[in-house]
Amino acid sequence: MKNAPLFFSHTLRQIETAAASLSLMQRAGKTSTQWVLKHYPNAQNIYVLAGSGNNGGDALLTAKQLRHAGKNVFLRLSAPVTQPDAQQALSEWLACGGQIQNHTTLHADLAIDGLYGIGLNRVLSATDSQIIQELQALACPIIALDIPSGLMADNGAGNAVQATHTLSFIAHKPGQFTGQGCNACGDIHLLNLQISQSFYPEPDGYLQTIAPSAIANLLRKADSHKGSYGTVGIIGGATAMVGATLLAGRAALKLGAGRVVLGLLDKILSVDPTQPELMLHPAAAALQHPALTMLVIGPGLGTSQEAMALVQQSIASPLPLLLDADALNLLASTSQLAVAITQRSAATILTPHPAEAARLLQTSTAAVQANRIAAAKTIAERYHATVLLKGAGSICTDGQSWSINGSGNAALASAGQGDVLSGIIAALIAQGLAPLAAVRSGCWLHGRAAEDWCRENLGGIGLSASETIIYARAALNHALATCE
Ligand SMILES: NC(=O)C1=CN([C@@H]2O[C@H](COP(=O)(O)OP(=O)(O)OC[C@H]3O[C@@H](n4cnc5c(N)ncnc54)[C@H](OP(=O)(O)O)[C@@H]3O)[C@@H](O)[C@H]2O)[C@@H](O)CC1
Ligand SMILES: [K+]
Repeated sequence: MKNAPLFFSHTLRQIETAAASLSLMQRAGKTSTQWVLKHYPNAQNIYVLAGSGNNGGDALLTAKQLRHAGKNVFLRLSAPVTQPDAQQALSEWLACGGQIQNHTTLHADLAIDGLYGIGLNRVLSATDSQIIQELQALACPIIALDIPSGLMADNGAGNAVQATHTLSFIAHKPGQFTGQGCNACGDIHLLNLQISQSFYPEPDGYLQTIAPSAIANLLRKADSHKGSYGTVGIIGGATAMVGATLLAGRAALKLGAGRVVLGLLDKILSVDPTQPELMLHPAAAALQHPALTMLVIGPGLGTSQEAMALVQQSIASPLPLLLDADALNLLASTSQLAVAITQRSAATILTPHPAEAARLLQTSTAAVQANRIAAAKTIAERYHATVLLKGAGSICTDGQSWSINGSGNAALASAGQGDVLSGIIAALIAQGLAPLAAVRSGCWLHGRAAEDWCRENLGGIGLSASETIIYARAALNHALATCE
């Protein structure tokens, strides 16, 4: 399993310039046509939507080649062509007898979206949105050239075409794998246009899988014992939210932590009957447990004064600390905590969902979602932490390097999944992974668990957080088997 490199649009422009643009557009048209003919051989009536720029040029050359292949091609040009390469493509289309229409075809077997590519730099006009709505109403498969039109290549924001397939030219873009990109792209296929690897600089980031090298030191030595795998403390469990802490604890236990201590604000439970391995204590006592090597605070914590005191003490602790859920909300509410967290000597891990991230940044959820990579990096820098920004296409960053998690699906949109994820990451850190490796690997395992469950259950409805733990454990052991 290899991480896929991701490139921002300014880096892609450098690659394109280095490798002669018109011939690249010719290759984009040719390879797209070949892909369409191979995968949709029976599509006879094809609607092609072309915009004013080079994405439109790709569409015009694809239209030309499909016409040569005997297809009935209906080409709509949304606006006068502006770019020289695209103007050349338009001349070729007209020279081969192609016509231009200014409306959407009513019936098509297949549609090709070449309205905007990586040049999209602002919100779509009402006219473009209407053109996209008409495209979407065709009720036929849609093939997006390079990126679905309306989707921002660098950050996955925008109201985009919902494509069936995306033919991604030269390299993948971050926006295809996070935010709206997860909905818009359909199946993504890389067409590298035969560009030599020597033209590619260092990737800006990666689409993350699990790296055997990152988890290899989780393999157990014969003479190890439970003390070799750390003791995770998890603080939370306010009234009516004890389940969140239990879920995090069970996840930490099943993903390999040597021991797990739960600190509960509510004293309703003294043992977890279905997971008696967990050691339950009052919250303040658990925080003082001498064996702890890793601390989590937040699952089911609430925002009481007592909870606030526990967050303060946790931040002052010399242990690696993961803050989730209400611990993040308390952190966001108090500037003294924000200062204290930057002065910690041990690692800090923050795992916000977009609304929690917005509170940490004193901004709106929409602003976070408009640029998820930048938001995650800013939180990491501001709080001196390793950050996991949750949501479709989770972002993992230490403020310098970033990656987008490459596993998971909407089955994870269910109660308690964040608690489970905290427990998984804590277990990996307790067993010796560095924070960023633990966040990346934990997030991937959590997503992989959902994929495996969906495959077995033929769908994505009804995955409980408790079941996810079992599948994540299997995914970890399976990944470790490839290291041996
Ligand atoms: N270069 C190469 O070597 C190769 C490029 N290739 C292809 O080119 C694509 C990039 O092409 P591109 O740069 O021409 O931009 P594209 O996405 O077609 O947009 C056109 C222009 O629209 C404008 N605009 C932006 N947002 C807007 C909005 N909301 N509403 C209205 N207008 C808006 C903006 O111009 P502006 O108005 O800002 O001056 C923008 O420049 C790339 O995705 C790939 O498909 C391949 O052929 C391989 C070789
Ligand atoms: K497009």
